[in-house]
Amino acid sequence: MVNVKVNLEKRSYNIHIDVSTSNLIGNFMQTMKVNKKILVISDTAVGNLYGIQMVELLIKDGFIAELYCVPPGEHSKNLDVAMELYTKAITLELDRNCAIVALGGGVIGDLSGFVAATYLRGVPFIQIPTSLLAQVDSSVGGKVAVNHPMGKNLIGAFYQPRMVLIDINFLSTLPNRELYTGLAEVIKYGMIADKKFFTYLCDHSRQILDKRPDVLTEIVRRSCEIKAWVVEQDECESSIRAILNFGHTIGHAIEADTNFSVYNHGEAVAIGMYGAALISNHLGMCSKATVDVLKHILLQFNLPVYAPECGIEDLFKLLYRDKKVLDNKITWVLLNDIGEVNLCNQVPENIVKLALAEITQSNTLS
Ligand SMILES: NC(=O)c1ccc[n+]([C@@H]2O[C@H](COP(=O)([O-])OP(=O)(O)OC[C@H]3O[C@@H](n4cnc5c(N)ncnc54)[C@H](O)[C@@H]3O)[C@@H](O)[C@H]2O)c1
Ligand SMILES: O=C(O)C(=O)C[C@@H](O)[C@H](O)[C@H](O)COP(=O)(O)O
Ligand SMILES: [Zn+2]
Repeated sequence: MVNVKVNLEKRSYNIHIDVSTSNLIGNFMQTMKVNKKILVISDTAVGNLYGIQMVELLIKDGFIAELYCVPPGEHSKNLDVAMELYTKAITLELDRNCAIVALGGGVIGDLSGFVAATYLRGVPFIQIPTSLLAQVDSSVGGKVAVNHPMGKNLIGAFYQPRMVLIDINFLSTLPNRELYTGLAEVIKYGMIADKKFFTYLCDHSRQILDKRPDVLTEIVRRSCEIKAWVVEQDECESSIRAILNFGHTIGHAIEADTNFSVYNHGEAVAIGMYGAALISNHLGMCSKATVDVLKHILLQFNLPVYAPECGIEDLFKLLYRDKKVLDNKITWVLLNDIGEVNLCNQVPENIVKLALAEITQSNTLS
């Protein structure tokens, strides 16, 4: 078993990574010192695959566990569904020492974490991520949120889980499109912090796409390590944590502009990373060769780099809903080289629009 620790003083926790870790759920929960009653939240797809078995394992180990499933997909990440979950928690009479377990992808992790952070002003929260994206990113670091129709993750909190339990076996049933979406965030780590890791991804692309468990374990481990290293320095994103948002300023605008229905999160981030790289190149921060290397790996992992459905002006307006906007200025995460980024809030409007024209493949610039 591989363990990565997230050191955050009283809020520190372990990420346990291996094949078959989820079989040990009962043992792990016993170390959490929580009450016997547990609410396991999942979506119907993951719930059918793994939820019932997870609840049975917990019951076998003496817990009183109940599974509650919501429809799969980004459209479940909202306040109405959160309200359903509060009602379930109240009906089950969960008290402050009862745990909420998120079993699913990033939607389930963000939604359940938001409910755990706010129900009774906070109850113990455990992440059991089942998608690659959730294993490498959303289950770690404590950003929990729901969407508002006007923008992504606009209602949320920083609320750390007590433990993250990663079972690589879950990835065997993950649809290919969801594998690729997770790879977008994995590529992000190489781009922002670790050129050697980026090279590892290029060199092992075949094994990654073939879902070789040892290679998947390695990319999950290194991604969690990089995320933990960033979050430990800046838990609530007042400085360096913003680098984890590379590609997200444009990515979130694309998701909102297409009503969360055309691109999933990783795909939108892939286009956003390419857009941010183009901006960096236009500002003279990185070479065209660096932009091309990024584009090449995104395409190799079957990710998009263009969003022809979006318009330049619509995207431009949506950029200002980014949480990194201060005093009406966007803080951009830009590229110096593979493995090295900088934060910049002085990007001229025409440079941003030039990049938006390129990613929307539009010739009409106003
Ligand atoms: N909190 C954070 O730091 C953070 C980081 C990155 C992304 N996110 C959020 O995460 C969400 C995206 O997460 P996601 O890509 O996991 O989406 P998701 O939760 O919608 O899961 C994608 C799809 O895969 C299915 N699935 C998940 N695991 C499976 C498995 N093992 N086998 C078969 N099917 C499986 C789900 O049912 C769903 O249909 C977005 O809302 C994004 O904003 C949050
Ligand atoms: O953990 C972080 O910090 C991130 O930015 C990780 C992102 O991959 C993730 O999509 C996050 O939810 C984006 O957060 P937001 O603050 O831009 O909504
Ligand atoms: Zn993301």
